[in-house]
Amino acid sequence: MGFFDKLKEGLSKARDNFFGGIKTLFAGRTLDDEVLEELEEILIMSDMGYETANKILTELKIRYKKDEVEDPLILLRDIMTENLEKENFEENPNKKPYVIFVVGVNGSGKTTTIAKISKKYVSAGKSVVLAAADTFRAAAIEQLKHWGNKVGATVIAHEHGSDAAAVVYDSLAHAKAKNKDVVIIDTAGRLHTKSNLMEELKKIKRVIEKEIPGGSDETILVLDGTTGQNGIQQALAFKEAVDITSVVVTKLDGTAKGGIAFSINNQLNIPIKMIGVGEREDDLQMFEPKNYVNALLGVEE
Ligand SMILES: Nc1nc2c(ncn2[C@@H]2O[C@H](COP(=O)(O)OP(=O)(O)OP(=O)(O)O)[C@@H](O)[C@H]2O)c(=O)[nH]1
Repeated sequence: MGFFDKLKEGLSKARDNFFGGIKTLFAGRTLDDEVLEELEEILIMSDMGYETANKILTELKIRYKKDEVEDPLILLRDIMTENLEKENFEENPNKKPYVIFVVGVNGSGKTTTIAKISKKYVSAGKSVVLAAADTFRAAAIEQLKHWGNKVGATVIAHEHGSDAAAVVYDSLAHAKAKNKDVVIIDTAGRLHTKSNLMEELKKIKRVIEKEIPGGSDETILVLDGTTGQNGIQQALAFKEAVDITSVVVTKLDGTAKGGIAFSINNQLNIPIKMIGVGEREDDLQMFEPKNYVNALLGVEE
C-alpha cells in the first residue's frame, strides 16, 4: 500500500464521521448560509476549536466570492491546508552529535516514535545513541534496549530509579567520545506528580545545554491524537517547561475527529513533524498538510 492510501485508511474514522460529510454537503450546491452553517458545525465538532473553525469559514466566504471558484471543496481544501502549514525550524543534520530530546506522557507513542526516528537515521548510515532517561518506569529501559537492538542503535541506560539527568549526561559524553552522529533522549511520561515530571525535564534540558553548545537540536513532543482539547492543555505544560520545536501526533487512526492537528497548529503554534495512523512501524509518516487534508476530505489528487 502506498503511503497516501495508508494515510487515507488511517484517517477513515475521521473522514466517515466528520470531514467526509463536507463533500456530500457541497455536492451541486452553492455556498449559501445554510451550507455554511452546516459546515461550521462539522468543523467545530471535529475538535479543531471554535476560533480555527471560524477563521477557516471567514476565509472561505471571502475567497469564494472573490475568486469565483468552480469547486468550493477544493477551495476549502486549500484554505485548510494553508492553515496547517507552518515553517519547520531549520534542521542541521550534519551537526555532531545531533541531539533530539523526546517528551510526552506515558502511552502517547514515544517509544514507537523514537524507534521510527532511529531507524531512519541508521538506514541513512548514521550512528545513533539512545538515552534511556525514563528511569521511573521499569519496563521503559527494557523496551528501549529492545528497539536499540532491533534497529542497531547503542542504548545508554542506568538502573531503574536512578537519576535521569545522569543518563543523559553519560549518553552525551559517550556520543562525543565515540564521535556518534545522533543522540535521541527518551524521557519519563509520568512521575509521582506532574510538577516533578516538569522539573525533571527542565533538569535534563539544563544538562543538554551544558554539554552541547546551543542545547538540543530538536525537542519533540509526542501527543496522543485521541485526547482532544485535553491533549492541547497537556502540550502547553510541556511547551512551558522545555520549549517544544515540533509535535508528533499519534493514534489519528483511533479518532473520529482529526481536527486536533489544526488546534496544535493554531493554539500551540508548533509545527507538526510526523503523524501516526496505525500501530505498525511504517504507519508513522512525515506530516504533509495537503495530503492530510485530502485524506480527511476524501479529495483525490
Ligand atoms: N492505533 C495506533 N496505536 C499506536 C500509534 N502509535 C502508537 N500506538 C500504540 O500505542 C501504544 C503506546 O505506544 P508506546 O510507543 O509504547 O508509547 P510510550 O509513550 O512509549 O508509552 P510508555 O512506554 O507507556 O511510556 C502501543 O501499543 C503502540 O502500538 C498509532 O499511531 N495508532
